[in-house]
Amino acid sequence: MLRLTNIYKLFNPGTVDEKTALAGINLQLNPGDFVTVIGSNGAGKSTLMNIISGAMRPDMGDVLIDNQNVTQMPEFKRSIFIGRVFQDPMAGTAPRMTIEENLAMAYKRGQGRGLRLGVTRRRREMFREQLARLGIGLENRLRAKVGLLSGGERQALSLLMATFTNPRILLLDEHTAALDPARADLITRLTETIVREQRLTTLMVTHNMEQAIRLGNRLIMMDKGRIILDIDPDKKKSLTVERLLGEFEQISGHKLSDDRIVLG
Ligand SMILES: Nc1ncnc2c1ncn2[C@@H]1O[C@H](COP(=O)(O)OP(=O)(O)OP(=O)(O)O)[C@@H](O)[C@H]1O
Repeated sequence: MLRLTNIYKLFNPGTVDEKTALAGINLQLNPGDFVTVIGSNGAGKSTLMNIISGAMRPDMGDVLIDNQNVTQMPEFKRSIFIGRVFQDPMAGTAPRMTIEENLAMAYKRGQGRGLRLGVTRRRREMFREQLARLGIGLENRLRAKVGLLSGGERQALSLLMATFTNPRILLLDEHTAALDPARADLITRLTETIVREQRLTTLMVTHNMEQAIRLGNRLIMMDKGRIILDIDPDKKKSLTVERLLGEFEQISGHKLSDDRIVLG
């Protein structure tokens, strides 16, 4: 499904600010894998997501999706089969456009070229059905401007837009971190449901240790540009936050230094 081989990324090479963000990442996701990612500040988590989405190119190594080498493919082309939700609720949607226009845009992306942006009656009904799945009443507000929605509502819409064309890979980049606990909870539940129902292959960066353990079937830990531990489904089931932090310390030789850490 997704395969990363020997990925390296260096920022500002040859200057005093030189920084190795990724130092030889190898990772394989199998169809339906839901992998949570934790790590210290600056471990390379966002850079990894950027390289998978095509927002950045690696200096070395390859990104393969369904055995196709997409390393040099630009982001807009990859967006046909990669869905992504960012931390910032403002990032995934166009505020001046209505809910249905935003959905039409996301729908068009999934269908490739040639489709008009217009919203036909049939498509409107489909959008209404999809919005109803979120369970927060957005199906009755199709013509509301997205800029008027709350952060939680926008993030729910972003999640729907990223997933309703069934992407091959779903990237969740701390997508609940900017929300208050109740809204973060809602988005987490929606994520679980959508990923399960559509069997989406998912990679989720989180600072919430309890969430990292509870969600998904695999957990990877990153430190200094490397994956230092990949916890399989069997081991993950019996994991606790204490054990997780203990393992991190033992392997990396230092405590998990994450200024946004939430223990659960
Ligand atoms: N555009 C950039 N230019 C220069 N350095 C960068 C850039 N992006 C990231 N870095 C550096 O690369 C390293 C990895 O950064 P990255 O944002 O991927 O880490 P992260 O694990 O997502 O961190 P955090 O948990 O703090 O968000 C860090 O040292 C960071 O300062």
